[in-house]
Amino acid sequence: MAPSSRSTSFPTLRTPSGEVPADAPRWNPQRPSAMPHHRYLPAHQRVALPLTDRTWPSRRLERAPLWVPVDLRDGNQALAEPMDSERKRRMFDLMVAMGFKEIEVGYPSASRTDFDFVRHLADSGAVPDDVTVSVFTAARQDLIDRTVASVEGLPRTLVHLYTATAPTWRDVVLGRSRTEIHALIHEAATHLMRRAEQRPGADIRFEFSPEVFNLTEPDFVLEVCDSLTELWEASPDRPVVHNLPATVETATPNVYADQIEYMDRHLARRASVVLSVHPHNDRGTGVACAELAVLAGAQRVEGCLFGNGERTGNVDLVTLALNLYAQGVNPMVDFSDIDAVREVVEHCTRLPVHPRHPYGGDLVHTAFSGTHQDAIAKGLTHHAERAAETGVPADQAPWAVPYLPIDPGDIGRTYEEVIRINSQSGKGGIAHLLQVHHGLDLPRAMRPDFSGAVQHVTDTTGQELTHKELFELFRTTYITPALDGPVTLESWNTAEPAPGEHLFSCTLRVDGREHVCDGTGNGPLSAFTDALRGIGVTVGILGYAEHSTATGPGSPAVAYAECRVGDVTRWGAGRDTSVLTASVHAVLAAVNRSGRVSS
Ligand SMILES: CC(=O)SCCNC(=O)CCNC(=O)[C@H](O)C(C)(C)COP(=O)(O)OP(=O)(O)OC[C@H]1O[C@@H](n2cnc3c(N)ncnc32)[C@H](O)[C@@H]1OP(=O)(O)O
Ligand SMILES: CC(C)C(=O)C(=O)O
Repeated sequence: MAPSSRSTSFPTLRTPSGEVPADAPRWNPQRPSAMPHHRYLPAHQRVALPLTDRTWPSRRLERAPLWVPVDLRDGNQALAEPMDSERKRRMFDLMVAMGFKEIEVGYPSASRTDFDFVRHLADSGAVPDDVTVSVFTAARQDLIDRTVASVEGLPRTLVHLYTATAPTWRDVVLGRSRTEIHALIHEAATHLMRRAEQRPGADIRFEFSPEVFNLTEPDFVLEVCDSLTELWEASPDRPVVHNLPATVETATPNVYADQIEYMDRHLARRASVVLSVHPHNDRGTGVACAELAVLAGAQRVEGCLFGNGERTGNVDLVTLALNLYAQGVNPMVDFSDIDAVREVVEHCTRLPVHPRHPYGGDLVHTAFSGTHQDAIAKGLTHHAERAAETGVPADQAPWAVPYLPIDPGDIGRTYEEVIRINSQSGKGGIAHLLQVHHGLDLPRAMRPDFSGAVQHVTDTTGQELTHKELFELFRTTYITPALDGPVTLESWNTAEPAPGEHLFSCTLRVDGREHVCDGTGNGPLSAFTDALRGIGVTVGILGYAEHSTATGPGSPAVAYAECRVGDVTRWGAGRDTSVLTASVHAVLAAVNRSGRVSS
């Protein structure tokens, strides 16, 4: 870290070797903070909050607002490498395919690429009949002219005009008073209207954003917005969009909701206004701001897919839409293949989506931890059973699986990624993976034993085990000892000379020496354990289970045996198309794992 010139720099708490010196200052909550928090004003001192009788907290989200992706404008202006036309077109086609009905496609006066892209949309017929494109411009006549020129020939457009209205921006950036800013906006809006009038037949509507609405005096916002509603002759059939951005998020989401409810109640000719919001995410609460704003009366939300955008981003439309979906509300956009959406967004923005990103991140449907895996495995089984009982297809049945807010299958994810194994995992998840991927239904009593073997590996390597590696570990731990342990079966056969009377004859090889042994019992396995006495091994079978791994003839069976061999207890397993062979191998594997065989 560069040395600080401030006297309030952090005390050195550790020596270079990492020890804490005896005289080092300790953190003390009574001590004034080394960080000058007094420089920042709380929200209520930055802007008046006129609403006290708010009603939004008791409302519910029951339908989706109009989502308007602004990835091609606000998202694009925040990229180190703004999108070229190929990337813009891919993003646009994605949005159309997902079902967005209004799409902000650029800032045509900002660059040739943006202008040409709008022209490309106009000339190529890429805009479906039910989609409106929106273009963005500052309140400057030359920029407005270029913007209107760009949309020539497009069937429906929304021209989005903006000017900063908040005090700091008025004073510091634009150097104009409230009255002067209002005049500037009015002049630009009039110019825009005149230009649009010169395009008879073109369906051009208007949107206005008082930039940094959330820090602007509410009465000034109303004054400006109401005058534009009137100027643009908005009506219920041709409403104006008033978009109220939290350009820089500065307060808790309830404050934004109060501001939006106030506007919802006080905007003039409300039926002729579409109330829109445009939250950013500086405090990490953009999604909450948008959701509360919709409760408070917003009808339209501008944002970006996966939350790209200036600084910490625009509000994330993926999270917003899927949050609604998870509440049983139709999000009105299609996320049934979220990975395909993510792939296009990552290609176009050249930014990776974080693995923990809500809904779309690589890891968000994955549990590594044992108790979560156990609950998910039980939940998935319960879900499948309940669906089968009620006759409803599993992908339509009500969802109540612990730790999974939505069915990953609904957004094109598979169950394969739901449970992954590392040192934090437990027996439930391990058993689930062996069952789902390899058809092994481990007896409950065996699960802790295998979990111990898995834990040993994951603790030693510190790494994750794939389901294939898990199966391989199971195989080498429990199955192969029957084939390569100290005792091997060279040949064997069984007979049942009378009902309930079984004979087992075999040649066993122990340390290179062959032993011919016979045994009797009330079943083939007890006859086999009797035969094992011939090499001096005492075996008691404590637990046994078997099942086939698939349906149909020729599918392998798996047998599991828990055996007491001398003074130790061990599990073994066998896998063969013959159940009898599988069970004999399971017992032999347990014997070989016991370490109690001597020739
Ligand atoms: C919150 C938002 O996202 S707003 C959108 C921001 N997006 C972008 O800026 C991306 C595209 N922008 C651009 O390509 C350029 O900035 C242009 C073409 C629009 C303008 O470029 P330039 O003429 O070089 O001006 P510059 O980029 O320095 O912008 C600053 C000027 O714009 C003025 N300005 C800022 N906002 C507005 C506005 N809404 N209406 C009118 N003028 C404005 C400033 O006062 C300043 O004017 P000054 O030079 O007289 O002091
Ligand atoms: C809507 C516009 C002005 C915007 O991008 C913002 O305020 O963040």
